[in-house]
Amino acid sequence: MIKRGRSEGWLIEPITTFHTWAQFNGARFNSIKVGRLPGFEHRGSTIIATRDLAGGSEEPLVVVPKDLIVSRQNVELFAKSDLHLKELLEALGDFGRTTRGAVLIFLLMQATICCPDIKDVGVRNPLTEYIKFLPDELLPTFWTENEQILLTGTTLQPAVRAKLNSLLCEFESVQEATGNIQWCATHWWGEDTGLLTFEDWMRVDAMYRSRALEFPGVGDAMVPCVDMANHSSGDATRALYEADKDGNGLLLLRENKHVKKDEEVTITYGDEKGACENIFSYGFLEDDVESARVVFLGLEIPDDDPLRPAKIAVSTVAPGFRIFEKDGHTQWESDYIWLVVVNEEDGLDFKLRQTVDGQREITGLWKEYELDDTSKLKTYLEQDPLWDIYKLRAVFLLQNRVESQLEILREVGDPPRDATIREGPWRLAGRLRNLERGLLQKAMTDLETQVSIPFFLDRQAVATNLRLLPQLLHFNNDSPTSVRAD
Ligand SMILES: C[S@@+](CC[C@H](N)C(=O)[O-])C[C@H]1O[C@@H](n2cnc3c(N)ncnc32)[C@H](O)[C@@H]1O
Repeated sequence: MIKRGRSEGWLIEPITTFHTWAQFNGARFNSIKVGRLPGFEHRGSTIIATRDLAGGSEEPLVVVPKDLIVSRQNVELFAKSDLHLKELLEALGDFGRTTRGAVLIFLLMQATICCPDIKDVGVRNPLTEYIKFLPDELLPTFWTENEQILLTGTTLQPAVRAKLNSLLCEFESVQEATGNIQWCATHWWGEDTGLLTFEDWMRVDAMYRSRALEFPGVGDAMVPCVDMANHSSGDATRALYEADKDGNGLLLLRENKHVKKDEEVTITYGDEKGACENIFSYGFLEDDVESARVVFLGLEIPDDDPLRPAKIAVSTVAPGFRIFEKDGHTQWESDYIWLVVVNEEDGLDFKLRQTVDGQREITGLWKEYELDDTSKLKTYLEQDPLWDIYKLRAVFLLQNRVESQLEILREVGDPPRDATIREGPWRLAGRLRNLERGLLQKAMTDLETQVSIPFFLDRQAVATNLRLLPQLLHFNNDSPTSVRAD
């Protein structure tokens, strides 16, 4: 539906009319305009100064009335006067009460209202036009299969796959939940008359993902006008957003910043975000990015671990670890890895118990402590006399995992671009591979400094047979105290 609306012209407005829409709906612009910046058209529209601006002496550059903010609370307010929206939200149950569920459905509803083939559904509101100004972002969920193959060896590849799977699940649940609503059955899902496809769900997800920000007092929301600001990080960030005492959205020039006429007024989308997350959520990387900054790698519990199914069943944390840069070095963190490296002989145990509704539930135990939350395990292990051993096991596991990721990146190399691949995805994938390779190599060097293996142990044997490690080390009663895992 959205693609058709764009091509037939009923779901698209030129950005040149944005100011009129914003002003008509109560937004105020002070010495800025929204449009394309000559020479930087690939960044889409942006906020541009219409005169020299001096931080510290300017009124807010943008004021957005609070009722224009696309938040869960406002979607619920709109639903009070739009019975079709209300029945959608009710049909979605818990998902409709989340910000993401409410906003995505609201956006779909606005597209539905705009569709000339659909009559008497929904109630027009100021935001019905807003969706027409939102560009179709080329996020990696829209990359072709060949383009996604370029991500092999990067942490973006599993992230995109997982996202597509979860989008499909969401889409199917929305379809199931709304299938009995008569107008949905006809206009959304009908075999001949239905207009919605999975691609529409992907498109509203991309709008939300690339524009949502955490808005003070409201939580995640899309703030029209402020969401026209492009990103720049560090010292280059010119503006920030906040709420005034009434909850209206404000775009403010930073105190010490000056912006010349015709220059961009940028905000930050989060300087701490890594390269993978930037491409995932926004579809770009700043030109001067020199580090992947952070990577998340998945960890598998070995197939020969007899506790594998139980460990997987009780885990309450993400199955992997983060490597991140800090003060010129890499560090790592993981709540999951501790579940992987301890075993029955160490003190890990599992119990089956009956719940009040007669179901059987598995619980993990570390010695006498119940593991209802996997993140507690590290705290218990830290107090254990064998803590150094557990850290050593964890570091070996990390070294193996990082090395195998580097091996995949080496195998992938730098594939040439063929005619089926667009330049944007090709460039981004190449940059990401290089950045993540660099960070992982650095991590290998830093991990090496975190282990010191007693001379009588063969390194490979230690790495491949982690479960033997405590016995071997205690045989010599010489635990490797130089292990550092921070
Ligand atoms: C919140 S929107 C900003 C407004 C957007 N440019 C538009 O046309 O509506 C975020 C999107 O803007 C683009 N963008 C923002 N900052 C950028 C930058 N520094 N370089 C390239 N693209 C950028 C990306 O496509 C991103 O997904």
